Amino acid sequence: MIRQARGYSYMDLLDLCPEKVENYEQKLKNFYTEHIHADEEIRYCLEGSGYFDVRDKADRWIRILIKAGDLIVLPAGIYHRFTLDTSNYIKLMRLFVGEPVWTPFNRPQEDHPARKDYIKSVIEKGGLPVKAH
Ligand SMILES: CSCCC(=O)C(=O)O
Repeated sequence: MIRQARGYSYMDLLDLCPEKVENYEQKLKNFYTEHIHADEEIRYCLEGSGYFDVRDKADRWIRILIKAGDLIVLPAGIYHRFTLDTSNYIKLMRLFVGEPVWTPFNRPQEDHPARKDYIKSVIEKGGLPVKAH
């Protein structure tokens, strides 16, 4: 099972609706502000749907629809953001290796170690990151 194989020891459920989430509006705003994390972001969708936007090598947004049954793993250091879609509801399982840290670091973060490692891994895989202009 992926959880065991990858050591995802921590798990909780995030029911993204105004009744269950404190500071709902603010949280959604923060999710949609472009950021990175120091660790992988692992989400499994149980109900509803939404969009994860990630940056490609040329710094363009790629929009990823996530719906019930989908698993998404974002590498540490990748610029991303999240938004609900018109269904206005999502229930996500959050997985983490060890004690969870959800801290977002808003762009720009070019000196953040996770960002540097991510860029390095992209280059090693043969990618050519293009400078934004
Ligand atoms: C709704 S979970 C995804 C939002 C996000 O990017 C985060 O956890 O920081």
